[in-house]
Amino acid sequence: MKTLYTAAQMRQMDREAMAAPYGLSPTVLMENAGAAVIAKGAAYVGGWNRKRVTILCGKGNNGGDGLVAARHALAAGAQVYVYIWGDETTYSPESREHLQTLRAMADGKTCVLAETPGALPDLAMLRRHIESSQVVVDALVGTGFHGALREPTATVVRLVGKCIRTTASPVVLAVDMPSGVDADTGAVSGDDPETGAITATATITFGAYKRGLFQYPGKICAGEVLRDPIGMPFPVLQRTAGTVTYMVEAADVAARLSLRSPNGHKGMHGTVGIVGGSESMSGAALLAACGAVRSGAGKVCLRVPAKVAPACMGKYTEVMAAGAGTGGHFTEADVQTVCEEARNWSVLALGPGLGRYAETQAFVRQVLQRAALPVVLDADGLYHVQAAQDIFQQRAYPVILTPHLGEFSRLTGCSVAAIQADSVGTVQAFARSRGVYVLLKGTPTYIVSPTGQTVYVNETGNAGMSCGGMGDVLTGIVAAMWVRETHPAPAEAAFMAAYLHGAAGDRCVRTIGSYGYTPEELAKAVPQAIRELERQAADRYREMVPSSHFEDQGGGE
Ligand SMILES: NC(=O)C1=CN([C@@H]2O[C@H](COP(=O)(O)OP(=O)(O)OC[C@H]3O[C@@H](n4cnc5c(N)ncnc54)[C@H](OP(=O)(O)O)[C@@H]3O)[C@@H](O)[C@H]2O)[C@H](O)CC1
Ligand SMILES: [K+]
Repeated sequence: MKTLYTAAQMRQMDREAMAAPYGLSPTVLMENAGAAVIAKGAAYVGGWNRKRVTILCGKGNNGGDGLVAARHALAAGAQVYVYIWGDETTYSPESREHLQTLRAMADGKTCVLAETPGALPDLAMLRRHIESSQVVVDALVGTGFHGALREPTATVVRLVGKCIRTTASPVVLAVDMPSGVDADTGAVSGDDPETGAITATATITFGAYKRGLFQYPGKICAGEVLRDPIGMPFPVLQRTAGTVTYMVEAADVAARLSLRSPNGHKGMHGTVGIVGGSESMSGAALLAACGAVRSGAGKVCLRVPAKVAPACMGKYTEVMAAGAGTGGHFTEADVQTVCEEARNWSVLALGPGLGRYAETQAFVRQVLQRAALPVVLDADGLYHVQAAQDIFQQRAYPVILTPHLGEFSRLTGCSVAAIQADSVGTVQAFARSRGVYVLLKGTPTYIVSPTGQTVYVNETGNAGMSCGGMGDVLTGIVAAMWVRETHPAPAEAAFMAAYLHGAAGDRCVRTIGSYGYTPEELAKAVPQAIRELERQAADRYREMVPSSHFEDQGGGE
């Protein structure tokens, strides 16, 4: 997993690196940072020799990194135009030191240093320089950015954006963070990422990954993200104090998808009970059942209201579908039947297609109170508990809630915009206060446990998945992952499911098209996504074990 940090956590790491016993000097860290931009950026610019490079430097240490990068670009054969317009007395000592060195190198030809202390740079000249450059280095502002972009930086950011979109098409390398992107949330000032922040080809980030590089719209601005440890002591980079955010990667899911026991039986792979559906919506519950089957559940039982049952029977022959009660939607009268059946299930997925009938509210609440098994609560199931969230704390068995942004907004009473501005903080606070696991669907998806300390982020998936029914399939996958033979912890089951759901969607893009593939097709692609992960895990194993081992086993043919 990639560990993602906040700006405050990164600052703490900087302080630790500089303090005893390591005692690294800030000048050295800045030197390493600037050098890393040129070393890592070389692949994007096709080598620096004879390249014209515009370097925009802010007055903080991000700007200092830019000054160092200028010196390294010159050494690699580039011609540089360096812009800096802060008041030198406010620069850090290390930035001033690197500025002195660059001043001594400025010759007005290969090294043009445009210093306009306290005033906006000559925008006409800056525009000409950007338009004639093959590379722009953005060292305006990094992790120190907060609030909305202020002048004069805002004007320069807009100018860069305009030049890139209209005339020139230089490679843009962002130093640590694309300027204008909040390092903690990925937020960009204003609604338009194109004018509110630099949009980079690649971002070379220092020390550790920052969260905002992987959250929209910051993710778009960052382009490809490369990390350079810039010589920070390993124990400092390994620290995980406070909240830790992890980006889930293929290897993390592969490691938890252990091969099935060759002599296993269906009872070992869990029985998933799906309770959902109503006269107006039978498809959602069926899709959840399909998601569970395709994720390897040992048995899948589907319980729908009696009038919906004929439409569900035989749709998937492997699903044991049956009706409950007599009506077209669930009511209090069906609680007993469902709770008794649930005794034979390993997990209950409650909610898809239940409908928002007043009578169904009591059904959902009482099932949650009485059913003695883990529950995945989704869709209309979430709707019915909005005003009764103390139910979760009364339960002895864990609950995973799988809301999308709109549902989460209703559960928390926060606006969608407020959630997006601090997704991690909002999900953490909610999970802690309600004592639940939350899988907040979106781009990216967040998974948090009731302790709220560890946050998992999943970024598999694509825009083709934003259509009705995809969430229902995910509900089934979460339930099936949770009751696997290996019994993963709820948060692990949730992030495995989120990863596989997205990976299956990504497979559909490759085999069907960017969008227009159906939730059922996505569910059918889950076994292939699992297979792909198994293959990757096997390849890694082969790399680790000498080939002679496989020859001995007859595997070398
Ligand atoms: N990670 C590491 O180990 C190292 C990182 N380095 C680099 O240092 C920056 C962080 O440096 P810092 O000086 O703390 O902050 P920044 O340079 O990112 O930003 C501060 C300046 O930005 C101005 N600012 C802040 N918000 C805005 C805004 N909304 N609009 C315009 N300007 C803004 C701020 O101005 P003030 O007027 O508020 O003071 C500052 O001038 C990190 O990102 C790395 O690049 C080290 O070099 C090596 C070690
Ligand atoms: K920057």
